[in-house]
Amino acid sequence: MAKLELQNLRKQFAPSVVPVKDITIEVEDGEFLTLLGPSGCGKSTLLRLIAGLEQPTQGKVTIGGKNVTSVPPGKRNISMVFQSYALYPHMTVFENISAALKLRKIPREEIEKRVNDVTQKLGLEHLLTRKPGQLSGGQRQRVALARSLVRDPDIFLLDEPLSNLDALLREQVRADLKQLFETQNKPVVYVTHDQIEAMTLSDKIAVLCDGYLQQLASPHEIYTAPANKFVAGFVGSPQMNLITLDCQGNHAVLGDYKIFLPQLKTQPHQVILGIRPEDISLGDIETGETIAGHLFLVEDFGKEKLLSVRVNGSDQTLRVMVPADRTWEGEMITISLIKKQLHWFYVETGDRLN
Ligand SMILES: Nc1ncnc2c1ncn2[C@@H]1O[C@H](COP(=O)(O)OP(=O)(O)OP(=O)(O)O)[C@@H](O)[C@H]1O
Repeated sequence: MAKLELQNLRKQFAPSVVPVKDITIEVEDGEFLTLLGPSGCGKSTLLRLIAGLEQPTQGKVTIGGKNVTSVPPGKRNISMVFQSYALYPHMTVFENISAALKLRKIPREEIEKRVNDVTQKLGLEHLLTRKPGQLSGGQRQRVALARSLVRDPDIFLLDEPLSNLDALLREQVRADLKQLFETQNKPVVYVTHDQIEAMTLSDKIAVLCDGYLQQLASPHEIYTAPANKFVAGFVGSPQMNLITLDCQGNHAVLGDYKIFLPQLKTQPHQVILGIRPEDISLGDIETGETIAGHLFLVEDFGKEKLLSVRVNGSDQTLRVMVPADRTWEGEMITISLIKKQLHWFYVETGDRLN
């Protein structure tokens, strides 16, 4: 049992540099948590606090119920995989993978068994006598993963392990990672700014911005019910349409059209409407808010087309994703916003309205 608990963690480097602000998160055994956010939002600092490479200014780190906040990194039984692989260049693959076990004076037979098991899982068994300089980027990252897995730590920490790989390799190693960690019954904390990695690998995602935890939820919930405007705009590609509208009574006004607002005790003067491009259809549909507009740009993605439409009576643009074989006539088109996929946010705070 090695449940990881972060309680009100804060890290301040200087009066105006506070990359981790009051973060509370729990990661259960076997749970895969991803820290997702833009560059500089504090992901790596939070990971380093868990590893013990940084000391928190405030708050507590607990592993398996034990407070480890002031325990040095070497005594936490944590394994960390870095984006830079951090392999020893003069050692063979076998020596790199087994180095930590040798230090722990584990018998040679046991070391060989563990290295064989893990290298088979990762398809590295034919590379054991090579040195890191004789490996490709993807193979080096697999060696770094093997070194982490073979140690049997209480917790796995991974800091952007795929970011040095090209797009194709990223996909392959991502699938390997998913399979590997599905069979591990340990907490995993994974840092990335790549939302596809976060969505495909995680049980839970913690979205961070400017040191604050914006939302902690399953990938599905983050996508379908973003807690605020930041999460709505950060997760999803192409990005969710987010437009600021004036309110009139229980409606929001979009050009020549009025869209029903959710019922609230006090109506705001303005709101932000969010809708994903794939949640807008071409033409009239019964379950949609139908509006007309001027189609002024078509971007071809191969499988789909992304249309940019200026709404009649306004200068607001909505982007609409349609299947590549969908056709239309002329530049004046009708689109429908699927009612149950509308998201509403407060202008002042960015928080979700309902
Ligand atoms: N040792 C340090 N001393 C002072 N400031 C630091 C230190 N480490 C990190 N920072 C600052 O803290 C902020 C967050 O950095 P961090 O590396 O945690 O972000 P990140 O989300 O991991 O970014 P990236 O995706 O670019 O790696 C940055 O502004 C960074 O400059």
